[in-house]
Amino acid sequence: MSLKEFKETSQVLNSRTLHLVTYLSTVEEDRKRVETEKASMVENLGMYRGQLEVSRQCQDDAVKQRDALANEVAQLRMELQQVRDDCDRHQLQVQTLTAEFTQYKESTEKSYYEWGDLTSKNDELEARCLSQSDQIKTLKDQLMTAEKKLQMSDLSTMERRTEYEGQKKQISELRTRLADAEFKLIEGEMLRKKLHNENLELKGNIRVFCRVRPFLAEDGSNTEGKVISYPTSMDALGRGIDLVQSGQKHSFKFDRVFVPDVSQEDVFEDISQLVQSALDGYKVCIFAYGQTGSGKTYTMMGKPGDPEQKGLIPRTLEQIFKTRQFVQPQGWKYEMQVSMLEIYNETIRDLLATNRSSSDMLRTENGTAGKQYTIKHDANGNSHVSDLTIVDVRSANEVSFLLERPLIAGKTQMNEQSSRSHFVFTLRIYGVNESTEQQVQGILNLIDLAGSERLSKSGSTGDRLRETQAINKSLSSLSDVIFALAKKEDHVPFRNSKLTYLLQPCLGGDSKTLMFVNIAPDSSSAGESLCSLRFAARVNACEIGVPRRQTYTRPSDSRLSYG
Ligand SMILES: Nc1ncnc2c1ncn2[C@@H]1O[C@H](COP(=O)(O)OP(=O)(O)OP(=O)(O)O)[C@@H](O)[C@H]1O
Repeated sequence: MSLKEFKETSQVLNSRTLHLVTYLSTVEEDRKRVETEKASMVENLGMYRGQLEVSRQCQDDAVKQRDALANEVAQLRMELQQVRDDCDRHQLQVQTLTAEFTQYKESTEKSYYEWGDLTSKNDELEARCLSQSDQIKTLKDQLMTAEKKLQMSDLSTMERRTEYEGQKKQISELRTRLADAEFKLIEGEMLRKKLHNENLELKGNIRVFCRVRPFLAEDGSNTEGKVISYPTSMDALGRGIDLVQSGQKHSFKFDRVFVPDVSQEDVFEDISQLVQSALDGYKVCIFAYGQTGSGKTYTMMGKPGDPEQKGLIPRTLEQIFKTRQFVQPQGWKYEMQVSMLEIYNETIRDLLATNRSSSDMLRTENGTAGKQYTIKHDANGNSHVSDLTIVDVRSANEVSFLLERPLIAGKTQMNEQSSRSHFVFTLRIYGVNESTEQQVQGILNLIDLAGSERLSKSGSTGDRLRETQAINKSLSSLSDVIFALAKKEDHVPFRNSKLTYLLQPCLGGDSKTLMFVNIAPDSSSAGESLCSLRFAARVNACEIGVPRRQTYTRPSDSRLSYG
């Protein structure tokens, strides 16, 4: 190292030493100041510690005070809640009491008014009581008087009672005698009917029932009383009819006269015995005679669709099938067959034929094709029509169905011509008793004849005239037959018309025959009614023979056939 450098370095070191000495003195001053500050701070720390201790004590006191206050607050809250609860309860009590008070107030007001009312009523009652006491007094006096009178009248009642008992005894005796007499009368009536029937059977005449239909709207304003009346004398009651025509009264008597309001059921009741006879093996024939619109169809068929107004044909069938079931336990078995025909312009039409048409009738009339429908009589005196459809029937319903068939088949034509044709319904009954081997063969003919009006009344021309002439021919043949029978002539002209030839077994001999003569009540029909009644009277007087029952004992393997 050079001196220069040495010097420069020594100068730097000297300045640094100087600087260090200065710095050391500064540090010494700082240390002294810090020492002083530290002493002061130690002094302050002691003071602060004292203060901290005091404030700690204060804080403890404050905590204690706070806890005490918190307890106090909790206590107060509880008390407050209790007070609130009490307050609510009191409020409720107050509300209840207020409501009760209002109620009491209202009822008190009401009671007050009622009380007022009751007071006035009480006053009234007291007044009434007073007046009634007076009345009671008066009544007591009257009662006394009445009791005295009663004692007197008791005596006379005793006398009357004895008298009454005597009369009661007499009445009871009379009642017994009356009942006896009534019983005898009924017995007598039954005997009379029986004898009458026997008498008729012995006489063998056709029975005639007359039925007068009610007035209809289309009869106009004529009244029944003007032309028809019914005698009320004992012997003609229910059997007589008087008709006034041109100022002259004509009286008739038949087996029965049905006035207009007699029901279908009551009419049937009178013929049900006759129907029964067919099951016993008799030939039964019921026919309705009368002018057009007099009620023949109504009597025989009734009004379709109205059970109360069912006519004789449906009722008869119902009864026959009912009886058939009833006698089954006694060993009777029946087979039945139905046929239905119509005689129109002296031509027979088969009403049960299937595929029946108007052309069928024409072909038959010409005899070129179709069926012949020839009437024949067998050895038993039964009528048979060749080619006629015969249907086996097992119930009234099956027959009802068959009865409806012609109506459905040829509605227009049939209805137009029905009043100008004779309708013949035939039920053949074959019965056999399995236990007694007895057989019966009955026939039931139910006939609705064509309208019986005369040519002058019908006013017909053309086809209608031919129809009327044909009807007249068959009906006049019927009357010719009847009159020949009545006069017991050797020759009875049954063959003069198809109708009489078909009915020959019924008219000529051993059948039970009933004729209904139907009468229209209006005065414009009086002429026709008189003709019908006259004809019916002659029929009634006509003797045709004694009805004969057709019974046989069954040969070992036979079954009756109807030809
Ligand atoms: N007893 C009765 N009760 C109530 N109505 C009746 C009675 N008799 C007949 N009539 C009514 O009188 C009308 C004529 O009767 P219905 O057709 O039976 O006469 P009809 O003699 O058969 O005539 P047609 O010869 O034209 O066949 C019908 O409307 C029928 O309902």
